[in-house]
Amino acid sequence: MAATLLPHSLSADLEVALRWEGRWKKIASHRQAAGGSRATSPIHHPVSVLARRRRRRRRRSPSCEVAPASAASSLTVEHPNPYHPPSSPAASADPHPSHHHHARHAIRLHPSPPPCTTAVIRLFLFFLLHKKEVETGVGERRRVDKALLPFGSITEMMAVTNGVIHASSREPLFSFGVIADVQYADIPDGRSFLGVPRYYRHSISVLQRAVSTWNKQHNIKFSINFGDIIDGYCPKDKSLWAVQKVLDEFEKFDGPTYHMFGNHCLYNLPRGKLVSLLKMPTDSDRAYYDFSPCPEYRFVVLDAYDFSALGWPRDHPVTAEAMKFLEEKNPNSDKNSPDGLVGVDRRFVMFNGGVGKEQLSWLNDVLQDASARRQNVILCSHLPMDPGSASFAALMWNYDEVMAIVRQYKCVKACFAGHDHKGGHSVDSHGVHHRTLEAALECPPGTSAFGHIEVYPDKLLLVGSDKMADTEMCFEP
Ligand SMILES: Nc1ccn([C@@H]2O[C@H](COP(=O)(O)OP(=O)(O)OC[C@H](O)CO)[C@@H](O)[C@H]2O)c(=O)n1
Repeated sequence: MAATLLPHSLSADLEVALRWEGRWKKIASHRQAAGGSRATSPIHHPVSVLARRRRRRRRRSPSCEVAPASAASSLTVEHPNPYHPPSSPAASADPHPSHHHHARHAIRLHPSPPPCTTAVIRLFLFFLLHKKEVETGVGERRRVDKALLPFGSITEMMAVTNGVIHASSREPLFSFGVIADVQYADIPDGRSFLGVPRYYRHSISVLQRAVSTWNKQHNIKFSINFGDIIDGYCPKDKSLWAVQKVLDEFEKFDGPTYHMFGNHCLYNLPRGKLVSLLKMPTDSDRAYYDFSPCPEYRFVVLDAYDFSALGWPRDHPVTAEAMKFLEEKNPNSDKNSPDGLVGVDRRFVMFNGGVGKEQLSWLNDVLQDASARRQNVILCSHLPMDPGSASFAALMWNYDEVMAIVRQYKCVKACFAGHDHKGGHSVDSHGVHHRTLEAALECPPGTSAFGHIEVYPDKLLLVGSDKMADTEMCFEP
């Protein structure tokens, strides 16, 4: 066809494009033969179905709703850590604290595009090949080059062929799975201190549903587990077994999972042991790290218990310093009790913690670097960092210090957390979103709380399962 009239390099490009169309068809028919669904292929997936699904999702999605903060009730208990008495051995040092994380990669649905290199070539292809009108997935229709459709939806195609067009792309750059507070234990159902039912055995079924849903979606690049992998009521001699059981479920996910510490992890196991068990991608025994799944985004995972009275050996200087800090801030003999503390001061309880000085300085360096690279940053922490997004009693001790650093830059777009099981969402005075994720532990049998977040250049879209609310988080790119 027209390709014969083109200069050699252009016809070669055209040939590659056409060959890719054939190749995709082959992949699709192999999939079909293997019992896979032909509908998942970008060739055969009716774009309008995607559009309908997206419209439905959008209708369910509350647009940037701000949840009011609610204060926790004042309650006391006999001992700061009732799960394990003070006589239980303190955290022991781990001789092999950390290992590099070997990330497995998500199964990619679409083959990589051919090496079309110049805009001129694409322009030729655009005019030479047949045009077809398609929906972009957000209600608009465009006439597009039929030969390039095999590379994915129109917006994906635009994204791979022109970096600039990314800015207006309506397909996510990538998506990732989220789940918080699994708090698994092989014990009968119980209740929280405030009387909310907790389903210790069922929580692992929530995780199983999360993993199989993410795998079926084919486009979830990685997942983030927001801490409290097992519950403090898990018998101490079963802690390792329980953590491994939960990790085995995460292993079934077709991608890497990034973990962080929660208070319940630290009730059961020493920090060093956890860093290696959770395969945190650090080369020391630090439990904070960052990673960048694409050039436009950077994720920062904080250790919210770096400065805390939990997880460090009893004779460790941090334990002494944290106890002194609590002594000054909380007059109750039971340091887990926020009784008598007012407003955000209710956060000064033993089941919370803070980010230490070294970590603060590391955070500053990462944000500086991210700003220089013009990356959007997503902060992840077990503890919430905005009073509008959680109960005051669930906040990080020094969330104000962390946010003071964040506000020196414009790169942080959202902070995600767990810990406050009912969940919440707020947008702070600097336009940063704070989303506290609903807990898997508090899902009655048959219900779920997990989700995935679609990442765009100018927004994040949390698509949640039943108890996890959909949330659209828009920001200045
Ligand atoms: N008002 C309270 C709340 C809790 N405690 C005791 O503190 C320990 C940890 O509480 P727990 O509810 O198990 O912690 P989670 O991480 O699951 O949940 C987060 C918080 O509830 C934040 O909202 C436990 O021993 C409780 O009994 C307390 O004494 N007073």
